[in-house]
Amino acid sequence: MADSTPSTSMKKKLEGKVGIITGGASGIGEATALHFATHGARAIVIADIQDEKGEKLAASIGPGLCKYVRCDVSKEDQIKALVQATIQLFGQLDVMFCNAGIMSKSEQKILDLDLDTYDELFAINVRGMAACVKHAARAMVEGKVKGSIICTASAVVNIAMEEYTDYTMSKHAVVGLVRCASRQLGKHGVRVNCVSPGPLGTPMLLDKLGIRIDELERLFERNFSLGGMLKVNHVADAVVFLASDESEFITGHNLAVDGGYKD
Ligand SMILES: NC(=O)c1ccc[n+]([C@@H]2O[C@H](COP(=O)([O-])OP(=O)(O)OC[C@H]3O[C@@H](n4cnc5c(N)ncnc54)[C@H](O)[C@@H]3O)[C@@H](O)[C@H]2O)c1
Repeated sequence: MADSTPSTSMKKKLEGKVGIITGGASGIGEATALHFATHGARAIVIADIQDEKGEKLAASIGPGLCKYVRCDVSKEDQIKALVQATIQLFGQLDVMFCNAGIMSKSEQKILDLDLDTYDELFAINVRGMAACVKHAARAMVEGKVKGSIICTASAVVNIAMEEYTDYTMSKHAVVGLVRCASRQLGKHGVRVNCVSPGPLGTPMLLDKLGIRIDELERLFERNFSLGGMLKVNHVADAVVFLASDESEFITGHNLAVDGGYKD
């Protein structure tokens, strides 16, 4: 008979775990940092380029629990240093949430695709993501940690967009990265998954569209099968699940967090 003893429900989901969150100063990353603290993480490292916001968030979570480290994910040496600093400070790395990303700077339709802008976006959304997975995975393999790596893709991996070609391509690349890395790292007990959120009211999208959050909610309310609006906490809940031992046999998965988003 199957063992139905609840294994993790009696303790906090991330008890004892050390996690890094890139793009952790704002939006999805900020909500996830707060969730990691609620769920008992031993240490949380917020990595971002927004120093003031990152420092303030780390202080609000608690200096003994959370630390802000400046890290531009388009620079591999900074990612390597971030992972090394985390291990020096906290002994190991259990969870890497590779979340930092940017939107297309202009419409980026194929007939007018600006390839310099494309390169800038790919340096963060694709190259940066790959470097984060690489250095987190190295630390986990070397430290013999059965870690969890989670990347942020997007609902755009399941739909074609009228614009933002480079952004859409970059998020497809994230899914490819997750699938390859999960296959290669499975033998080390390291899991790699991604979350694909639908549109939500973070600075990234609000600034891009130049609208307020209530306007964004009205714009998208018919797109969610469940009605209502996607919130950062919905995404953070999914990340906590993938970071925790509750998902111990899940890898290579792209978890849509989009309320059944439809065009
Ligand atoms: N907002 C949405 O509708 C939406 C939907 C699907 C996926 N996403 C993805 O979610 C992730 C988080 O975005 P968000 O919506 O929370 O936006 P956000 O702008 O609130 O947060 C993004 C964070 O990434 C940081 N960042 C940007 N460039 C960086 C770099 N080079 N190095 C380190 N940090 C950097 C920013 O400073 C910011 O704090 C992104 O990967 C984004 O593509 C967002």
